[in-house]
Amino acid sequence: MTRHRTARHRMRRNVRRMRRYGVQPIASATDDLDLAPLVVVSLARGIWRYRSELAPLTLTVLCLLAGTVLHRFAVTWWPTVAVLAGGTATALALWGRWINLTRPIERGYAAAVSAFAGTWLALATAAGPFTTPLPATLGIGAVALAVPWWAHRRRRARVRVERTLAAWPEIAEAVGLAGSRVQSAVVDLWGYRFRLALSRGQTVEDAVGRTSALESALGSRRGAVRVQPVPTKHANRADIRVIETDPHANAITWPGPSVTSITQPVKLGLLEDGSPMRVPLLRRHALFAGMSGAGKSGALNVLFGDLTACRDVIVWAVDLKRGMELMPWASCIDRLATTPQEAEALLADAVVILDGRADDLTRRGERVWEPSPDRPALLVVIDEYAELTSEAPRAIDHADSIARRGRASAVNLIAATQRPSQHAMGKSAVRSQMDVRVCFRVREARDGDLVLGQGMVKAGWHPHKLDAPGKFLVSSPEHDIPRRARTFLLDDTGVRATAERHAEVRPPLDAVSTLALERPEPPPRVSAEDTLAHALEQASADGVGIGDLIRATGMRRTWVYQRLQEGRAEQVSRGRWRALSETGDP
Ligand SMILES: Nc1ncnc2c1ncn2[C@@H]1O[C@H](COP(=O)(O)OP(=O)(O)OP(=O)(O)O)[C@@H](O)[C@H]1O
Repeated sequence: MTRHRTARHRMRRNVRRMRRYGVQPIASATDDLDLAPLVVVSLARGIWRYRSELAPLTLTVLCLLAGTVLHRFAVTWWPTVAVLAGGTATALALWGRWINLTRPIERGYAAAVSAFAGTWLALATAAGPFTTPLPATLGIGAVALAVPWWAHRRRRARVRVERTLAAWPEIAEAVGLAGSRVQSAVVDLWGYRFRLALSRGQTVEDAVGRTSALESALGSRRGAVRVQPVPTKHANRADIRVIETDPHANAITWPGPSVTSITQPVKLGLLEDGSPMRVPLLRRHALFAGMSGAGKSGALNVLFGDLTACRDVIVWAVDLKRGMELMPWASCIDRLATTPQEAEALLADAVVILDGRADDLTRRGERVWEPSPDRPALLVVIDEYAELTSEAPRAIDHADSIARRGRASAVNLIAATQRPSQHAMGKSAVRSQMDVRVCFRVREARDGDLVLGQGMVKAGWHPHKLDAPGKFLVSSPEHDIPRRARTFLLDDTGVRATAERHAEVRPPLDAVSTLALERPEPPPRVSAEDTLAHALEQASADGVGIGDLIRATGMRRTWVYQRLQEGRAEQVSRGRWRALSETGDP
């Protein structure tokens, strides 16, 4: 009686399961005769679930069946079967990459299986599959070839991922992304990634906000899941990446210079999929920021390793830690400032070069300075920018000029700082002019916005979660998706050897820049504000034209209009202005 009740209970449970999976029981669930379809369904489900593990058995059975049919109905076809088998094996070995057999060993295995199966089939077609020793050969061959299949790491990973993602509807519901669907999944060396089609009204930001929940639901370790918008900018798609083996777990040794010209993007390190993180620096200002010990100096070393290999860039540097960080590169640095006074003079000279180059471009009728060994770009690297702000505040004005006007003349800034707050960067526009933001670990989430720009943390840029020195995110026109990378590591010995090697290929300063520096001392610098005020005061009763004011100050139209509207000038007629008298009367 009890046994009967237990069987019934089990059967009801199975029926409930079947309903959950959408399988309708054929007859009354309480009828013991219905156990047969249940068994069939369970068996089918088991076979389907373990189809990958059972693949060698399936192939063996198929060979036996095919051998039987061919021997019975097409015994003369055995040469054709043999030729087809040889062709397939060769094609797999040569072009297996096209069907995702990326490694040579995988292509070799696929070719071996197809050669063995094909040869056996040809023999079975000719002699019959059960003729000795064909059955034994098939059995032994199948077992021998099945072992590498069962042991293959990527296959097992793929199966595990498939099984995990088969439960996506439940996972989605549990993490608050109900209705989303998995579109595709790829297993790679470091883990797997899949593309999610979000349900109506869900956003990538919603998915980013569910990162921790996803880590728990997918059974991954903490910090292993990345949620990113897709590069095609579809608002209802998100890429989820699960990192199982951290490619950044160990330091990555610098492989040597990645560029020979500043016109090529510099390779700072590797992304989490092992591909290089390249950052173009030509005509770009860059900010390297992160807390102490996050790896900024390490990144600057990699940068120096690359830049000093280029014959079309001159590097000037400011290191107010008395040269502690950058001194090892001194032989490759055209000019190194280690005191506030030197820093101010260096940046003032960079502005002189910028102006000299701008004049030269105007004379030549060209728009931008194209770097070459004869006309190199000038990169001014400033380590610990905050020190400059506090110790050489006047240098900040020069840095500001370079940041605003340096692009066309290929005079650019690279600033490293721990926290680019308004205080650390001075009152200048330098931070807003930084086109490339390289962000290492920061202390708090809001520091991420400070480095990368407002709203970036909410959009999934989480530099506060970077968990080792040298890990970074890059925001630049080419990098608008938060992808973690780790810089290469160049140790002290490497720095010394590289600096020594590259010192021999450094270009001299070009003639235009040298001439600009040699020109007699320019008259004391008059600020644009003073020039504007002077021009307005000297204006006749008809006022002075806006074009003349732009030319005189060297500033942009918007800047001039802003100053004019500050109340110290009045408009005489359309586009013509003059100064207000002290009383405010014309
Ligand atoms: N890519 C990297 N891989 C492995 N270790 C690294 C990497 N970058 C830096 N480190 C380690 O982290 C330590 C601190 O790095 P680094 O001096 O570059 O930090 P920092 O941001 O410049 O700090 P600070 O602002 O205090 O100067 C280094 O001693 C180095 O051993």
